[in-house]
Amino acid sequence: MIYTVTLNPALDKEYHVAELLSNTVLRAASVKVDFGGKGFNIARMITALGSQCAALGFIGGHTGQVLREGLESTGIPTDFVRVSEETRTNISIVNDKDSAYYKVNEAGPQVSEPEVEELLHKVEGLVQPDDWWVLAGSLPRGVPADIYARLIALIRRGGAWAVLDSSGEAFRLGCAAEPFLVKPNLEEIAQITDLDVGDAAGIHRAINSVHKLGVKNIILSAGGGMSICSDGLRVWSGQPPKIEEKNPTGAGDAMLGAVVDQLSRGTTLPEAYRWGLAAGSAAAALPGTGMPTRAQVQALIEQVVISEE
Ligand SMILES: Nc1ncnc2c1ncn2[C@@H]1O[C@H](COP(=O)(O)OP(=O)(O)OP(=O)(O)O)[C@@H](O)[C@H]1O
Ligand SMILES: O=P(O)(O)OC[C@@]1(O)O[C@H](CO)[C@@H](O)[C@@H]1O
Repeated sequence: MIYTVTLNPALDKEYHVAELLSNTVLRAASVKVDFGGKGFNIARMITALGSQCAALGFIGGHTGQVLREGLESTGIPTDFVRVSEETRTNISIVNDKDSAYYKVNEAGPQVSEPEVEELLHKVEGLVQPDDWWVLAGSLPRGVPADIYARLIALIRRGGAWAVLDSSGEAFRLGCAAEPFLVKPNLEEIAQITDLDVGDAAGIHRAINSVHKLGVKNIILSAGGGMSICSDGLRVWSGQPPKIEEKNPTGAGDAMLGAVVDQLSRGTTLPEAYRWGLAAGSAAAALPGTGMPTRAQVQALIEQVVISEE
């Protein structure tokens, strides 16, 4: 079984406007709504690939209810901690004139200490040996920065596999709790290592530094650019397929979802990485925070170029 934990979910709204002008009322030509937040996207990707995946996390208010119903209607079982404040809504605006996109993320609700304890208790009660747990996204207000580290400790103690994708201090502390796999992008790895990742040498230094924090496997994504996968002994670089980008929001989640789906089926890391690159690119070619179908991912697999360094 695969579980995802999304502490700060979001109803993602994408507006298309003919031209992004200031000091005027913009009329949206179209609106797309997705059940987002990194872990929810990962759950949607894993489910689309045919594996069983349950979604956990904090949800609140009407927006939380919309997310719950949306996920459940796509066949994803949920087991949430309900919080008293409203779940956030995040906005993408796509300027049709030049296809540039602008993304605004809310901070999210204030979460109380008992709500945090309820989540930890829930996870502790569910962990079974050899299950996969994917923890992803930012923290809402009130959640301590060591939450991922504490969750990873619980998951590892229960004999399950912990996978992490976050940012800032929560990500750095989580890495030190020795997860099996992390998937930073360039900005996130620079943040957690305090290193300049402007060239290949800097990127390799940053990857080594994340291994030294305690992480076993690292997949570094870089949008349409060359990505790196390292298990600490072997390093692969991967060129994603060329696609016509629509909205790359969630591409990293599609990538991580596909990697975890493959690993949970017993696939090797480089083969899982290949699926991840194809899934990320398939997602970047979709509008909004769209997750591709299995067929859309498979259509790109052959175009992924992976080489061992
Ligand atoms: N423009 C693009 N062209 C081809 N592939 C892309 C493009 N953008 C993203 N991808 C694919 O998606 C993967 C993840 O992308 P990216 O590095 O943007 O993730 P991310 O920053 O974690 O995204 P998010 O946080 O929105 O989920 C890349 O490794 C690549 O396979
Ligand atoms: O604010 P966070 O938690 O870092 O990111 C949230 C978010 O931008 O990430 C997903 C794409 O990866 C979106 O569904 C969502 O809006």
